Amino acid sequence: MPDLGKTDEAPLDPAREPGSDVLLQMTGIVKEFSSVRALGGVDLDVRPGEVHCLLGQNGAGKSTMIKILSASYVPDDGTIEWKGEPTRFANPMAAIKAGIATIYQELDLVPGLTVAENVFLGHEMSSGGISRRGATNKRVREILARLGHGEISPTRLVGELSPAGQQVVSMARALSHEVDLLILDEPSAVLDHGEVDNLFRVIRGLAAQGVAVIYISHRLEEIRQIGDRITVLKDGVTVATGLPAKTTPTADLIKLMTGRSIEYVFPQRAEQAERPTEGETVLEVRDLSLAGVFSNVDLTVRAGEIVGLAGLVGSGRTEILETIYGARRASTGTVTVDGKKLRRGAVDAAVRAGIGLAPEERKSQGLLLDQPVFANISVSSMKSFQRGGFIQRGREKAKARELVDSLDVRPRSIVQHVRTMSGGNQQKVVLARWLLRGCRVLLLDEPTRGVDVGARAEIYRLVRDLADSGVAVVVVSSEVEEVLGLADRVLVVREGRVVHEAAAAHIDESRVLDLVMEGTPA
Ligand SMILES: Nc1ncnc2c1ncn2[C@@H]1O[C@H](COP(=O)(O)OP(=O)(O)OP(=O)(O)O)[C@@H](O)[C@H]1O
Repeated sequence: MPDLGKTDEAPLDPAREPGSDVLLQMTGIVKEFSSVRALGGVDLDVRPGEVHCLLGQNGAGKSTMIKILSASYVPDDGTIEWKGEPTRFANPMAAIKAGIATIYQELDLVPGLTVAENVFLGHEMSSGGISRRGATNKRVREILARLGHGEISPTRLVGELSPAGQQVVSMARALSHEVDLLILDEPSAVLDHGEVDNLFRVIRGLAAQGVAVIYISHRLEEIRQIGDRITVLKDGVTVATGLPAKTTPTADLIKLMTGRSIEYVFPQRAEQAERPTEGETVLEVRDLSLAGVFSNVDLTVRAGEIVGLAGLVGSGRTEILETIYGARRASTGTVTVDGKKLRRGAVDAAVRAGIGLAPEERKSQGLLLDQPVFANISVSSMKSFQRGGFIQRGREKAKARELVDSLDVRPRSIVQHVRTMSGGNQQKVVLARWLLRGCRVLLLDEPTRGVDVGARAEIYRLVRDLADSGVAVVVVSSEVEEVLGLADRVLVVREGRVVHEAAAAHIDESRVLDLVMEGTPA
């Protein structure tokens, strides 16, 4: 079992030859939640030193599977062999002690504690009952340095760190134990390009030391980059296992995951070229600044147009959307919708003018977790379902059903309570709410984070359809491919300034990446 604090720095790209012996074998795993069969017979084998990718649509059962592995859930049936022995971990601590570390989508850190306190939470270093703060900080510093983040101070409060920084702390916590298997559930969702590179460097280093990694992501290009083998889940069942990550064709993976072929993930350019591009100006932003965050932003969006903002986390892209929406009060500048100037810092005025914002933090900002799907979708459009003092429930539910079908929300139920749905499906529900609301200007912040490839194609199509119906759309995304594939025009935001603007058809991915990253340390 490697001790990560003591080993030398691993090479950047070690030639990995995962062994053929089996570290973990899960066979016929079944898990039911009252009426829902989340897993109906899942198999998985993981070898030491390999990066094993788990693929599947939203709701396929990936998170349930790893919760069983980390002993948060007890399976109803099936066997788990760990290092050749049939095993049932009594509780999550037993799994951790056996060498299984899990980093969930929702990080379970305590914001009010320091980095070091979080890393050693539950297994504090002490001698004779006295906590050894100096030794703890030293050890935490070593682990953070190994993770490429020596700049994070062990004494800093975790709540003050960025999402990427918090993820590093979670990783440090996982590695503060001796670990044979590291499970990462969509780790890249909160990360920028450079940060993903760093994460991959760390993963390769660990794999080179014999640590096995289970890696969950909806981004297929990442799976190619980092994965050795792939297991695909569909509707709670393993449909393929042991596929080579580097060479299995994307079309095959998509077919396995969704049961269908998806020819075009993005709306086709040819169709876009036929669209009128000379619609009237809907949104006009002039010289907009937010002191200390961004300055002098000019942005014009016509009816039927999709404008993409590409930039790193912290570049100011999210704050630009929030300021247009009035959730932040601009220090200078104007926002005009259909020729009408909006009051600064007034969300009500923005909403009345027809601006809608689908925020990045969808879960914390607005899901009614103990309400059914249809109520979550219609909540911002109730006026349109009221007639003579009555709510037209039939129409409300029919609209919700239409969106649930077209976004492929699983389960296909409009009465399911949102709390019990998988992360990606919850996101689809919030997006459906905004798609229903019928805005003049739709501001979308990371619209496909955590959403599977099939649903992405649907979301892109719906956004394009909305634009075609005359809506002005602004999209923020960390994924340059998404910005280029979806938008007509791209603005690159760096350190609070728009540094470049181009038609999406006239700029390529590597140029946008260069512009986004310029001046950022490698
Ligand atoms: N506590 C629960 N109660 C009821 N149903 C649940 C519960 N947890 C999960 N499910 C259901 O089990 C199924 C599998 O969910 P799971 O979270 O494992 O999917 P996933 O593959 O991780 O999806 P995503 O990519 O969206 O994160 C879903 O249909 C979900 O609604």
